[in-house]
Amino acid sequence: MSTAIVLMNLGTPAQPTPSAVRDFLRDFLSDPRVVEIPRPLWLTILNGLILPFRPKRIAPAYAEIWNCSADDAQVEGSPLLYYTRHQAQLLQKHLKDKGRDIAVEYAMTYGEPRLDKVIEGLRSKGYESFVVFPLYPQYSATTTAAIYDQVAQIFRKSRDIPDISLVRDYYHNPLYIKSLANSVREHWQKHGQAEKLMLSFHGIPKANVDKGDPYLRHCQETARLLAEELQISPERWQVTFQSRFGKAEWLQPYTDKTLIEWGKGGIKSVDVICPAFSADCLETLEEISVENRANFIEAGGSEYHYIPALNLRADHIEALAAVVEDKLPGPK
Ligand SMILES: C=CC1=C(C)c2cc3[nH]c(cc4nc(cc5[nH]c(cc1n2)c(C)c5CCC(=O)O)C(CCC(=O)O)=C4C)c(C)c3C=C
Ligand SMILES: [Fe+2]
Ligand SMILES: [Fe+2]
Repeated sequence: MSTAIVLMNLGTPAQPTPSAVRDFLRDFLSDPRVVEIPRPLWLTILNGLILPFRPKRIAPAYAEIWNCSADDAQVEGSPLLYYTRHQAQLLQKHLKDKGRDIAVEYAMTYGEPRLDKVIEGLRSKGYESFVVFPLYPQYSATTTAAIYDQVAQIFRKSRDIPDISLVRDYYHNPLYIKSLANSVREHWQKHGQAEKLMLSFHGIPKANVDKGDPYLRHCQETARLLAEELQISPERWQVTFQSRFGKAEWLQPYTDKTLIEWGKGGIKSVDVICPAFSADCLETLEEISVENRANFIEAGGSEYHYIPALNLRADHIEALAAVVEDKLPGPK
């Protein structure tokens, strides 16, 4: 039975325009896994307060990062889409070099390419065994479980469902941690070590964690493993949470507030890494690299470095191969 891997990431607008951003946000923010406010109330807020305004505000930020990278990649279009497509190509090549002839495709939870179409295309080519691989090292119901829901939905009406496995998380995989550590060390070799290393993770509402989402624990454990690998003491690094959305409390400490406090408190130099993002995207290239740099400098800081996501690093691709290996048929 031939096996195919489908790498998954969040998704991105088709174009950096208000109407394409609106289509993307409608799809994304209508998913009950993403926003847990009771449906009728949330759909009123989404359609009345968010979709008429947010796309116009966010589209220029997308335009700014379109074709951009924080590493040497010649990005075309959305960085998230570009990196995910190339991660799939590189993983397929890596597996082939190891003697495993396995198709690797990619899909997005929201927007294009959609998972159902990708699986349909693979089935029409004769693939009957699938590994769906969400590129989120830390599990959250808001991201990984949303992908599990889509897989279940796709086969809801099938009598003869194919062989499917899913990767749940990989924050503890030693090669993933090593790849993060290598990227930090390479950065330090080029630029020197800043006073502080900030590990900024995408946030989620605090209430989700209180109700049992293990995301916070996964982030804390990622940070502990990375600090251990880098052999840095606790006062040198700090976990923070970015990308807050809406009025409710999200996981704290917040990235933006912490940088302002640090700048005002006399910290002059900061390195920022975002371990929850397997690819650079709006949230790293704009929010971290542009907006938060300005926050820190305005508050009195002088050196701010964003360490790029793992993107297409060879040790990242090797880590992804090690994670998926357990799910593949044949001798391990
Ligand atoms: C509304 C609530 C949101 C939750 C919960 C959330 C969780 C979450 N998201 C990512 C990864 C990404 N998010 C990205 C963009 C993005 N995220 C939200 C909202 C929530 N995310 C919004 C509204 C947006 C769009 C931009 C905006 O309007 O501010 C992206 C980047 C997409 C891109 O095109 O570049 C990623 C990646 C994780 C990992 C996560 C929970 C752990
Ligand atoms: Fe997000
Ligand atoms: Fe953001």
